[in-house]
Amino acid sequence: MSTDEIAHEQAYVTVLYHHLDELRRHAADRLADTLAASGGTMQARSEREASTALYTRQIAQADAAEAGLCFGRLDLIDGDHFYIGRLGIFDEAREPLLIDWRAPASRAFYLATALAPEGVLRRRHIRTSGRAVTGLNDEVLDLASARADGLVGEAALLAALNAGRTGGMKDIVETIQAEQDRIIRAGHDGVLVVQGGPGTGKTAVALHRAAYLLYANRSELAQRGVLIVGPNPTFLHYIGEVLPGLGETSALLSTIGDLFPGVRAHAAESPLPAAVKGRAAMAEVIAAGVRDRQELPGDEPLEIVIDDTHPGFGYQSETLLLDRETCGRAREAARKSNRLHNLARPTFVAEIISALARQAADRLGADPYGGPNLLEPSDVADIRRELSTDRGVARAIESLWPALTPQRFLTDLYASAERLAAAAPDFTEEERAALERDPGAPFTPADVPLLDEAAELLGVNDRAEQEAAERRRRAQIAFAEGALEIALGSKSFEFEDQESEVLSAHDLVDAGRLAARHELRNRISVAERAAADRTWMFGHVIVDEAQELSAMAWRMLMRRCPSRSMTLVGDVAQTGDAAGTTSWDAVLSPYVADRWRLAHLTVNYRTPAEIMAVVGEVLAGIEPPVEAPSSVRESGVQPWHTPFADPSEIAVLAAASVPAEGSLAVISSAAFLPEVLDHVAGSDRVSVLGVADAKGLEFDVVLVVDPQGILDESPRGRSDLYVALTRATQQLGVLHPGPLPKMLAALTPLDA
Ligand SMILES: Nc1ncnc2c1ncn2[C@@H]1O[C@H](COP(=O)(O)OP(=O)(O)OP(=O)(O)O)[C@@H](O)[C@H]1O
Repeated sequence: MSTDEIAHEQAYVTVLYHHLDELRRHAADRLADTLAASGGTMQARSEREASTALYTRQIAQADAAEAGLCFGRLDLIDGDHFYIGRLGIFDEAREPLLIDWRAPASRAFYLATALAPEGVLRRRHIRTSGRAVTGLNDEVLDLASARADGLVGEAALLAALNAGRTGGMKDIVETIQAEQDRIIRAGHDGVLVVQGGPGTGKTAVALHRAAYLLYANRSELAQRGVLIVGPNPTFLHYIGEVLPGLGETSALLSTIGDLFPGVRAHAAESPLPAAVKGRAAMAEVIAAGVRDRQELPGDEPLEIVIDDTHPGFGYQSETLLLDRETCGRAREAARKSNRLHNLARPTFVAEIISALARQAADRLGADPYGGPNLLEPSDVADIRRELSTDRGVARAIESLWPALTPQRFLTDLYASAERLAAAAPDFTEEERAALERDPGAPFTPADVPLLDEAAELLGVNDRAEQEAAERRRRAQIAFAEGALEIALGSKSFEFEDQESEVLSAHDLVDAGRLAARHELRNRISVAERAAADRTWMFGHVIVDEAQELSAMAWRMLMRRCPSRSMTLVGDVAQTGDAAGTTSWDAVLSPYVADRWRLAHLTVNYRTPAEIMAVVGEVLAGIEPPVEAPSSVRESGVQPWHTPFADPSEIAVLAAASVPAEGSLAVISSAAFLPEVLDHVAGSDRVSVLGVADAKGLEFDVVLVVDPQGILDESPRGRSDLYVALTRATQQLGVLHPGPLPKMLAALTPLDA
């Protein structure tokens, strides 16, 4: 590439950065003005909040666009040309200088091929380092250069794919491929399922789709937010920077285990309980379990000893009785109210207190000579009042119709074989035993959809919590406004440690800093409000590794998304969770019948051809049959295997396998995981993981320990092994304590 060409592009890119600086400065000034204003009507305040959100977002977007601001140029057949980058930039005359990658005009950059050039003569990838242009890759779209595989921007793509992995995922805006682009920009109505093998960019596509949808439908989606569900916290950490890196902060990332406010359910679970808890039939079990908590006394009436602290009872202790019939009437009245359990409880309580008050009045006011009751109505009212504060009465009501949180309900259910038998009469003994658990045990991800289901039936009054969150939000804004006023009036100031997440002590505040703080706070507030509110309904829901979700998890997610505007990405050949699915139709038909669309991703950008060749046998045995994706590149290294006799050998092999640049993962069966953890020291570049935690991740070099163990440990062992073997971008080694499983026979022995 001529240095003239580079110099020419450099001049243009420099102008773009100049405009970016202007944009940022402008937004920071406006933000400072907005924050400096205070008071006014409610409307003025809420307009200020909206402007604050707008300017802070603009600043965040400008910051996010700094690296790789402009990465492409298209020269059209008609002689025009334009530049493509991370955001849209216009000159003073509103002429575009840089076109946002999400804008319709940019599509040709991703779609044009020699066979379908879409009016494009040349596609140029512009490489930059900081603000300097370091290289150009040109593709002339003439038929002589047509590729059979339809890949676009090959040089730039391969450069991106061959780069060492750092432990976090990177965005792919510079090299999105045509089949991916079609999915990213698909309309957001209804459910879109994206099925694709390992490394086909499902996660990348899901995240870019979130950014695209928020760009194209901001007014509709930003307020409701977009929920992105991933398989585990490590994975969320891995993808955590992609959206902020694209200047997007309105998405909430969560695992299923974190979707119930106030519960962080990350405890491990074995396959049988996970499978049982995930079944659709658990909805009936929870419903039956809730009804079962609306109890009646047995044949013997319940004795309630009223203590001697009540004036209405003449400071005498008194024993009242609650029989089955009385309680039955109260229960009927409460059930007839058609309210949820906790909300119907006051009806039950009122009925019981009335019955007890009548009984007490009959006794206390009885005329020894058989005349009418001697008590005045006001005496009876006193008795009612005293009964409703009596501890014995409260205990009796608690045993008959307890106020229940979802957590307590589920804990009680798991703790009692009798309750389980009553709630799940159709389950086998073994299935019910799988649900039994000590009251102190922590919740697992499979419990969360059950907690959510219980919350639906118990009727949790979380209004107080929501109001508190809103008050906190307003207080923070008021505080930040006050902070800026002080900052504008004095050079520096210190804070006590109150509100330390807004401004920490010894902060020197300037508008830019405050903007960043605000951005953080705004981001927290969208995420915080959605995360703290179980009944929040999202504008769009994206599920990664969607094959792992159970029927009960789908029920929960569908409640979070009544519009059914969803993108589900996954691979039914990689299902590891015992409650997960191997059929998209089975998952979706209860909610949308056959009204969902299926898209395929077919090209593997991660795993080299050499590795895909040896895992073919593993994939071939997985039901339902899916086609292996084709690998974009070869690494030139054969995947190998070697037996080991002692776990210390794993450490030696791991040490020898760490790449000069990039990452290594040792992925082990559960049986060997503790020993591997003992022997192999984890670090920034070396990870030791079980298969479930490796889901969705990738590393330059991967060692898989004990493949037979992985196969045997789960009913979906074959899929687990497939996942483990397809995590590497460069090299794969397999270490086996016993014989090598036959399906891995194509591996090369290490010594050979
Ligand atoms: N168009 C692209 N340009 C550059 N890199 C890409 C592109 N598409 C995918 N990749 C890279 O390929 C790798 C695999 O992508 P990703 O993790 O999204 O695949 P996946 O389908 O989710 O895989 P798995 O099913 O194994 O979890 C990532 O490093 C991603 O950045």
